[in-house]
Amino acid sequence: MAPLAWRLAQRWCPSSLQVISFPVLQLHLNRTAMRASQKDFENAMNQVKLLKKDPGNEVKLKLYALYKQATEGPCNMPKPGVFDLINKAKWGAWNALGSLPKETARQNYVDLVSSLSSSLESSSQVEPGTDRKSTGYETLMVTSEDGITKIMLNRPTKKNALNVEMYHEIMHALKAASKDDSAITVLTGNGDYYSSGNDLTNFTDIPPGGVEEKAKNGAILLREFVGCFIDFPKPLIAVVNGPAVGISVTLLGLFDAVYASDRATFHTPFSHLGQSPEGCSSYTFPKIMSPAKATEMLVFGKKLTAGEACAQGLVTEVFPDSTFQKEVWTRLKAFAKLPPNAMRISKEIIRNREKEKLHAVNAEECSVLQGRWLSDECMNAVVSFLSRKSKL
Ligand SMILES: CCCC/C=C/CC(=O)SCCNC(=O)CCNC(=O)[C@H](O)C(C)(C)COP(=O)(O)OP(=O)(O)OC[C@H]1O[C@@H](n2cnc3c(N)ncnc32)[C@H](O)[C@@H]1OP(=O)(O)O
Repeated sequence: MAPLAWRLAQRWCPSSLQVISFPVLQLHLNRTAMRASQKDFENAMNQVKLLKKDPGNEVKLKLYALYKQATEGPCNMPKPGVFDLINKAKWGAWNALGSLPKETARQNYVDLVSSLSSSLESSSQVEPGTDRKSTGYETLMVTSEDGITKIMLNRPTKKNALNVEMYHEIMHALKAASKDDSAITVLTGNGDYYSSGNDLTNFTDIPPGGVEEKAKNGAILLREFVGCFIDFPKPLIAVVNGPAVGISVTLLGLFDAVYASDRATFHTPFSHLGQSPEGCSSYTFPKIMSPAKATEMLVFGKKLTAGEACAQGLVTEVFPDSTFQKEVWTRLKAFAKLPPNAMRISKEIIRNREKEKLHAVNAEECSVLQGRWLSDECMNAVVSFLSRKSKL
């Protein structure tokens, strides 16, 4: 039994070990496990020196900590004094890795460097004023053309489920789009789904601090992620090409327009998953569609068709799937020709007085979810999905 699978089993379904298909869960976990060789590690160390942009102090601390853990094991330095700020930060980062095995630290170091190389290269490829295609992302396709930056979720074989890397890449792409010369930004999905929501395997990679630390990190990530949507300064449009689940639905309340194919459905099965609403939907949905209709979706998990979502104000307009892409993109190209500063300022005046409230709602939702992720209701639902026992 792999230690992670064992920990999951013990914590997630303490009283019903016999009903979980461990071989299936373990197979799933093993499939995602990778090992970096010493050579990969050395290559990554060389790559760090070649980075064209400073990745920032937080990332440098992570790199330092992973390097030390990979080469020396758990932190063996005495804690520096209060005024030794730099060494204290380094010590803190290393010490936080606890007893993380050397091989895992080596793998994490290699992964982090590889994600840095791609994301920093992609932003440095951006030439203002020229159309471009960013190939630096692992989980997205980002293009900028005709005044439109298109961020396409690109894990079609996983129904565009949002894994941790995708959360980070979307934040990166949104930050880049907020500064580029496009007039509007579009989020859409590749393949038959818009997105199946949070990737439930995000719950399997348990850090040394256990599930509590995992839940805390998840809440921090979610808060930052949703914050990027709240603060996005240009018109942000969702082109919902197919079914949308979970967080990909709740976020729609923060978009400026939502165009949907008539194949799309909108499903927020939070109670089924032992979870609670996020993406500011506990505030935006009752305002958009009335508290009772929001309750049907967010509490009872009622799945809406595109037509129903449009009637309730969550979707701006629905198009037949056969003409969806053509009609929507023609319309978006016309919008993108409007004066960008006027659009920005008009968005600001529509949205700004709500911003503070939205950030407060976001913080509260993340804190409630952090607790839900530790509940048996949630853990059982995730184990059940991973062991192929249930789907929505
Ligand atoms: C840190 C921030 C956290 C924010 C929290 C957000 C809350 C949410 O978003 S809650 C919503 C979570 N999503 C789900 O519960 C959906 C789970 N998926 C399904 O029920 C089904 O996959 C589906 C109904 C979406 C599609 O069913 P279908 O039969 O058409 O396709 P599958 O064979 O099931 O899927 C293909 C492939 O994709 C994998 N997959 C799909 N969705 C997810 C997901 N959300 N997480 C992880 N993996 C997903 C699925 O396992 C299949 O993978 P394999 O081909 O490897 O078996």
